[in-house]
Amino acid sequence: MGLTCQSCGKALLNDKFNIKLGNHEAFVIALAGNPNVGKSTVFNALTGLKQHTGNWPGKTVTNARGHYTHKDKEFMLVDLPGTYSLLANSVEEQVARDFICFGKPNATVVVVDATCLERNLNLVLQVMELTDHVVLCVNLMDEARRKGISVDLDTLQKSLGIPVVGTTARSGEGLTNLMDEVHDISLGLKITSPKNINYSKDIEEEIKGLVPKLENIFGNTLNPRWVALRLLEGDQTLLDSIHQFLYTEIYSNKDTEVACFYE
Ligand SMILES: Nc1nc2c(ncn2[C@@H]2O[C@H](COP(=O)(O)OP(=O)(O)OP(=O)(O)O)[C@@H](O)[C@H]2O)c(=O)[nH]1
Ligand SMILES: [Mg+2]
Repeated sequence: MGLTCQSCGKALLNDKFNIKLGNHEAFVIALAGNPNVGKSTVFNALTGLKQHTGNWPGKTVTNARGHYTHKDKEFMLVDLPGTYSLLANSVEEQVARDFICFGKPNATVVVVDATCLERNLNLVLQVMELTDHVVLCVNLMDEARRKGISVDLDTLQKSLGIPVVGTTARSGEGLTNLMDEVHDISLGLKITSPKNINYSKDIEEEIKGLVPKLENIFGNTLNPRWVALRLLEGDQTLLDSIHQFLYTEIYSNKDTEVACFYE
């Protein structure tokens, strides 16, 4: 038995993230990335002046939302705080993690800096572990060209197993391609297959043991492999967020199983 839609999807966006979908048909798109890679520039270029800002509920971190229309479909873009990881070491990381994990956006765009890909890809791999619905936006392509750096977008796409788009958000270059990819992922017209990171044999064994138990508790609501990894790390913040976002349903349906993870 999984969770009901009372506690997930659009009702949860409204209740827990204070995000109201004006048009109930709008697709929700999260914009993630390291600090200073051009997320807000992408956000502003796509949404123009049609944006709302506030704080994430209970947090001092800014929450910006805006709409755009592409191919007759409406998209709500949510600009997440800049983070280097999703390991919830800071309020910003926790907000970004919780939104991707529990807000269930239709797609997550990870914006990276084309001039320092290596540092940025850490976050990309973490988002890919959490969700299949990812598009990689390699921004600052003009800066990369200026520095003589060439980025092989095709190879990157094949290696990661997700759509990759090169952009110069400041001038608008590549943004139509980005909207095309987001459209296709959100409507299920393109299925991605993000490459899994394989961990050492003992960790993989532990994951194998935990996944069926987690599937039994969470159904399709949370990615069981990702939750298993967090449990193995002893990430208390995820348990707190599960408690905060999914508490009622899980406790009414599955109290014994979840309780054991809290002990
Ligand atoms: N040359 C160039 N500069 C860009 C591009 N995109 C953004 N910038 C500049 O990069 C700087 C940072 O852009 P932001 O959009 O604020 O970056 P951000 O990721 O939202 O930053 P945080 O919210 O602080 O994490 C700004 O000065 C932008 O004008 C681009 O494609 N090319
Ligand atoms: Mg910003």
